[in-house]
Amino acid sequence: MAFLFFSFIDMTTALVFIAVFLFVSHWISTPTDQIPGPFALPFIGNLPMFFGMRQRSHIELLKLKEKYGDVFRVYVGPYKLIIISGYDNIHQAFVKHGLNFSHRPNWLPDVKSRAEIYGYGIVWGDGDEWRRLRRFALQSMRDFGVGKKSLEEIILEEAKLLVEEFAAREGQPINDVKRMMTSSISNVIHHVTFGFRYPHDDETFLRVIKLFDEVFKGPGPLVASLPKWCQIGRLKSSIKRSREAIEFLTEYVAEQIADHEKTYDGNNIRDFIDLYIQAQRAEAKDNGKQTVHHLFRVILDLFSAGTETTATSLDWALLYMIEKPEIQQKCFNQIVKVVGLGREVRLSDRKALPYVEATLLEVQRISNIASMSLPHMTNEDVQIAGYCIPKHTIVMGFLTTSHLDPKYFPEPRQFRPERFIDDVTGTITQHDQFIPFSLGPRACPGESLAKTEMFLVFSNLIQKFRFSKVSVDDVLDFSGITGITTCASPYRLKVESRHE
Ligand code: HEM
Repeated sequence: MAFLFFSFIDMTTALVFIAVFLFVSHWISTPTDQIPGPFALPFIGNLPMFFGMRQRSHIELLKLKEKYGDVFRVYVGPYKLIIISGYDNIHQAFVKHGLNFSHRPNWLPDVKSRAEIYGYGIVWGDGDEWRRLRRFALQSMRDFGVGKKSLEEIILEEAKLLVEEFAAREGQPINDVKRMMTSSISNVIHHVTFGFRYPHDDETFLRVIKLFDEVFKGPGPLVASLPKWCQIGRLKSSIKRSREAIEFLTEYVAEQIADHEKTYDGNNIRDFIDLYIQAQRAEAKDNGKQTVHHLFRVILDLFSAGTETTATSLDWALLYMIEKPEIQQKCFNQIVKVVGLGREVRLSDRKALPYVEATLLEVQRISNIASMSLPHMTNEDVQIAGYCIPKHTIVMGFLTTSHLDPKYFPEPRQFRPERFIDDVTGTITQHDQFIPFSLGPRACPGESLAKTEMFLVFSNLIQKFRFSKVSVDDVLDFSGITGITTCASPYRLKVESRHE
């Protein structure tokens, strides 16, 4: 019968029939939860819209928020995603209903397939295991010092080498600030986790950095989990590149762990891996349980979440400094007044350098490197801003919307460090609505490390150099490029030493 039917109609009619059938079936099957959002096609959802956004989705999604309001939905292929905007709503979801929203959609095929081998780690973990790993990582980061050097010393050593690298390139246009920042920040994580650092021109190191960059510029797990038939063209090749990068990095981490297993000495804890081995052996002794595979994931989490984010923020910071030489000069003047030129800037100087700190806070507020939180998942139905968010829905907090809200940050597109300084006391003012590290139980555990790195690297560079555009005619682009983080578009600068 079906054969007979199709033999009587031409191709166009058949296609129109199929399209109408798919549309109606999708319309019927779409739950009427009233959450507004752009029209979505059956099966592929809003993918054509996302493909059209290219690397500007951090800007285009703001337009959707303007159109549909503080709670809207999009379909990433078959996956429904609810985006929550505005400080009050994000706070209500991630803090007030924090336990309900603190799950991750770790059933996504891309996450699940890798987790079967390496575990879910911190970023994708849930429940007790996630809590345990997160606590362990936080405690270890707090304790550094674990090995021979304090965290401050490790970062200062990197800042010093970065200063030398900039000094060696004085007078030449520099167009790889991001690469330089990534090398330094990656070395801090190397030092903390593996107990050693690399010279910036080491081949393995350069490859590792390039591959992390690949992972960050690549599609996130939601997109990488799309069904095979959606993964076409450039998306297919970028998913493939990202997977190959993760495979190489996993092997790289595995080698470091194997080396540590061989040389482990319980009386001489050198770094994060040693701490972990110690904890694991104690655990195995207590209950005979082995959790070796989690170590891969946790270290990958720290590298991937902890390198690109901080390096990207520092890259944005120098971009703003060459656009705003008067602000750079004010930072320099405060450093000269408080620290002088005779010694490096240290963590203990931070309180006395509020303008420098406010400048970094303003860089974070305006650049929004994490424009969204990572994907969360609800565990129960919950009301947010008058909408029912159903159980097991993927939700993301649109953090940028808090930072660009003129109610909290007047003239939000203006770069103005003073908004973080109290008029009367001259000290840093805390704004609840400043949420670059997100909120609630899933908020970034690396906040303190990231802030320490940004402060020490930035202030020591500003103390030593004047940064400026290579040519006064250089037009700088502040719109950003979307990846997992929002990166600054490539730019060039020159440095002049402040010291004779
Ligand atoms: C400027 C730098 C950084 C920014 C802006 C940043 C921002 C964020 C954001 C927005 C999240 C998602 C939170 C959510 O889903 O609600 C996150 C998660 C995370 N970050 Fe960061 N981060 C930075 C640096 C770091 C560093 C240095 C580390 C560690 C070395 C780190 C480790 C993590 C981890 C492990 C998670 C997952 C937490 C969990 O799922 O429980 N981050 N970060």
